[in-house]
Amino acid sequence: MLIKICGISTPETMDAAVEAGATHVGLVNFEASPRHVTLEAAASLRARVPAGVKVVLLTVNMAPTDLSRAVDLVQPDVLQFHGRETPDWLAKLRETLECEIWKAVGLRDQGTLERCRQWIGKADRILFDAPAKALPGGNGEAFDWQLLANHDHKMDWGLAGGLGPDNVAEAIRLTAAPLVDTSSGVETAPGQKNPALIQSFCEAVRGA
Ligand SMILES: O=C(O)c1ccccc1N[C@@H]1O[C@H](COP(=O)(O)O)[C@@H](O)[C@H]1O
Repeated sequence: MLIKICGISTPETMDAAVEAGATHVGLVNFEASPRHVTLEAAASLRARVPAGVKVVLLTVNMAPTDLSRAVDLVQPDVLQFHGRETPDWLAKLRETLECEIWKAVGLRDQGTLERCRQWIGKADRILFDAPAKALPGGNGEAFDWQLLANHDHKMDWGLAGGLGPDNVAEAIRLTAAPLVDTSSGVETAPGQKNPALIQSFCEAVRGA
C-alpha cells in the first residue's frame, strides 16, 4: 500500500513522515496554499528524503518555463498537477521528463469518472480528489467514495480528499485504493502538520 503525506513544509514534519513509513512525501508550490513552499525551500526539504521514499512536487497551472526550473531545482520523483493542465501537455512532459506524471481530478459524479479515461496513456497515475472549492485541492473535503466502489480502473490511481486517521481504513475498504494521500487530515491548523497525526494515519493505513 502506498501512502502519500502531502503539503510538508518543515524539516521536522518531513522527518516524521519518513519515519512513519510514508512511501511518498509531497511539497506544494502554489502561492495561494497555506502549504506553499518556495522552490528553494522545496529543494532543501527534498535533500532530507532518503532514497526509497518518493518526492512529489505539486503545482497548479504552472507555466512551462517555471516548471522546467522547478524540476531542475527540486528534482522530484513525481510531478503532481492539480490545475487545468491538458492531457497533451502532460503526455509531452511524460515523454521528456524522467519523473512520473500524476494528474489530480475532482470527482463529482459518474460523468467525471468516465471523462477520466482521457488520461490513460497521458499520465502515470490519476489522483481522485474532491471537487475544487476555494483551493483546487487541500480543502480537507471527502467525496462520495461509492463512485469508486468496484470501478474498473484502466490506469494506476490514488485516493485523496479529506482523508485522516479516522476515516482512511473505511475509504480503503470501500474503494480498494492502492495509494492514499492526505494533507489537511494530519494537520492541527491549515499548513501545520502534526507528527503524531502523521504516525496515526500511516498506522491506520497499514491496519486497514
Ligand atoms: O494542499 C494544498 O494546499 C493544495 C493546494 C492546491 C492543490 C492541491 C492541494 N493539496 C492536495 O489536495 C489533495 C487533498 O488534500 P486534503 O487531504 O483534502 O487536504 C492532496 O493531494 C493534497 O496534497
